[in-house]
Amino acid sequence: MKLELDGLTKEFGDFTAVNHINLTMTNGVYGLLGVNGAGKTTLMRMLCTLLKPTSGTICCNGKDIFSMDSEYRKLLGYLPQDFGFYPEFTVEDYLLYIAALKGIRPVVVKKRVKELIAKVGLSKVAHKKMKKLSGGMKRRAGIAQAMLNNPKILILDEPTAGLDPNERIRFRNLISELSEDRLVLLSTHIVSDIEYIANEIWLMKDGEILHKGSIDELINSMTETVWECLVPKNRVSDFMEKYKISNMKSEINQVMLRIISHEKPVENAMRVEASLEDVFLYYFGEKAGDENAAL
Ligand SMILES: Nc1ncnc2c1ncn2[C@@H]1O[C@H](COP(=O)(O)OP(=O)(O)OP(=O)(O)O)[C@@H](O)[C@H]1O
Repeated sequence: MKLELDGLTKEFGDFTAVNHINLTMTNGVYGLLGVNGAGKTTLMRMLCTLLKPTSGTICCNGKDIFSMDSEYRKLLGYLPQDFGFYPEFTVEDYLLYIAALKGIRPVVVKKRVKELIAKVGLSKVAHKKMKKLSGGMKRRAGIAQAMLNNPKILILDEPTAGLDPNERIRFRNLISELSEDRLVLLSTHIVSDIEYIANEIWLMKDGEILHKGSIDELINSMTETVWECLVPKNRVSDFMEKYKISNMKSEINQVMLRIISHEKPVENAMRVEASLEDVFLYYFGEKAGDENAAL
């Protein structure tokens, strides 16, 4: 399976939400990482043929996906950010209903639904109403509906939104399992969701892919260094004004700061290995002293 994006652009009026993206994907897990409003959903909706690009093309194994039409959609599974889950339906009925909407052959549907319910770990609640499920369980039901047609391309838009840490781990394991022999693209703004499962990570900002690569490649793309240092509590705000702080840990009377900076921020600072969290902050973070800084 090969998806190629060539000059892909989406404009809404005079605003460019996705700006001339060129990318190639084959089987494996791709993590699309970016802050809110980066253009992730717009990009994914184009990949699902729900939105027409203003310019540029998306080809699947060499064919334009918009001219492939239903032939392409047969290959595709999609979990939108806000998926409708029919609260009064049981998990099983919900999946049977979506399978009918997708036109999956009735003779294979029951078996497929049962297999998928087991795969996403919902067998015990198969006959519970969707509204009674936890957030994580609903997401897993959402993934099951995206998998009904055994898609070769699986697109998941912020699938971990609102999940607790246990559910996130469970979810990561599920995605790894599902990614065998298919192309999975998932978007998130939470680094740990993709840190261990994505073969390639794309950093998206203002409609553009700033950088792409493995974790090591992204770490190597940083031109600044990560430092750790203990500073007195009353000096923390000075450091926040001056540097990008990727972590803070309070100790008695002092605070351990993790700082991203070209220069050694203070005499006692120790150079440490960068993580993907640091990369995220390096590309997307602001200093408290920057205009409009979120910190
Ligand atoms: N239909 C639309 N009309 C006008 N602007 C839009 C439309 N859809 C999206 N946008 C704008 O395009 C930009 C990118 O939105 P998009 O939803 O793709 O971002 P995102 O990275 O998915 O963000 P989030 O994580 O918040 O969903 C935003 O500024 C948004 O307001």
